[in-house]
Amino acid sequence: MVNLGIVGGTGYTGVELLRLLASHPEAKVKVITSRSDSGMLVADMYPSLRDHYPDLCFTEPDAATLAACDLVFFATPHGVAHALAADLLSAGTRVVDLSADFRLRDADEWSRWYGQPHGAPELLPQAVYGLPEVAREEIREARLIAVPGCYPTAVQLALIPLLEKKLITTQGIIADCKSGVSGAGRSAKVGSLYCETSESMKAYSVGKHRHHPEITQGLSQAAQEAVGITFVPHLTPMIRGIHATLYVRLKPEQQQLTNEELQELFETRYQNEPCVDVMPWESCPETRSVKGANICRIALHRPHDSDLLVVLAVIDNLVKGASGQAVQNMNIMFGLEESTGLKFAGLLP
Ligand SMILES: NC(=O)C1=CN([C@@H]2O[C@H](COP(=O)(O)OP(=O)(O)OC[C@H]3O[C@@H](n4cnc5c(N)ncnc54)[C@H](OP(=O)(O)O)[C@@H]3O)[C@@H](O)[C@H]2O)C=CC1
Ligand SMILES: CC(=O)N[C@@H](CCC(=O)OP(=O)(O)O)C(=O)O
Repeated sequence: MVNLGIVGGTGYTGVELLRLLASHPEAKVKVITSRSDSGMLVADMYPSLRDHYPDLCFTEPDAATLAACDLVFFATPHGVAHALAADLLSAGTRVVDLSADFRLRDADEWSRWYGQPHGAPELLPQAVYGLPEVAREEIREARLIAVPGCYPTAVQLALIPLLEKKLITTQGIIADCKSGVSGAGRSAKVGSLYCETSESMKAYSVGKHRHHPEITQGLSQAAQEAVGITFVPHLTPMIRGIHATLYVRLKPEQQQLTNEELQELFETRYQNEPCVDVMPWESCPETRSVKGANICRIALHRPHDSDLLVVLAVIDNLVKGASGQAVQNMNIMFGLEESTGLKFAGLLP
């Protein structure tokens, strides 16, 4: 049994961890923290989890209590894991951080995008970027995991097969992405109010979103050269889900590739991946089909049989984009079957 701590248990990704771990046969949540709701029973805040966590109570975050766990998830805003991870790691506790604290390899770049000094640059050499489809072997040995962001997960899974084989032009890629409102977290913000979001859609942080360097870092690693991408996120009137539409150009010398060959490339790349579903050619995956499930569905299109490829990818931002991917990492770290406790069927057909 793996004994777990969750820092930030009252947020959207924190409760999603609780939901997924409730049916995990090898995991037990021992500690769950909240500063504002310390003392409250989980069962009182989340009635649907009453049967699974009858006695578990939110407590103040405390390094000594958390260090008694085998692994601690950080489901907190950026900066929190910076402050606590070193103490936990030196006590032998593994850390899986859902925030962006350890995602960028360069501390100075992190500081530029996040507007504050990096709080634990000395830990960066041991941090593993936890995208299992790319780094499974490193994850097995890791003590500190940076769980990829929601948009970066969808964009990278959609483009990696093409970049690894050097089939597309690495400059001028367009990532047109939409997110549900839960991506903004559970804390009160005018921009997340029902009246502001329920019948409206808007782009935001055009060309300057903090996921830009993370996406570029991952794609450039896959391509083994610098990738140039324009990433435009949008807020859409749904609770969960990321829909990514990627526009890429085949290199001139690759334009003879047939649609069947492109489809086969994706199917082969992901044939042993339990959390990626390559759909039939010209499918249009819906976010509802991944709701609650730790899966990324991908489909390919080639309008007018030209050099333009359109890759579509959908995930649930709270599952494959955060908590599900975190549990997937935990399973790999503890030598468990990778999909243990993860519901692939999802909540909707
Ligand atoms: N929502 C999403 O779709 C995704 C989120 N993420 C990332 O996961 C992390 C959590 O996101 P989300 O669940 O949406 O956030 P929420 O705002 O919903 O929840 C944040 C949680 O952290 C706790 N918290 C806040 N400040 C501190 C602090 N200084 N010390 C300890 N605990 C603190 C809060 O409880 P309290 O204040 O009571 O302590 C709360 O439980 C973020 O870094 C986010 O960027 C990643 C991918 C997707
Ligand atoms: C809709 C919305 O606001 N989404 C969030 C991204 C999700 C998130 O929490 O970011 P991390 O993956 O970096 O942790 C945003 O754009 O800031």
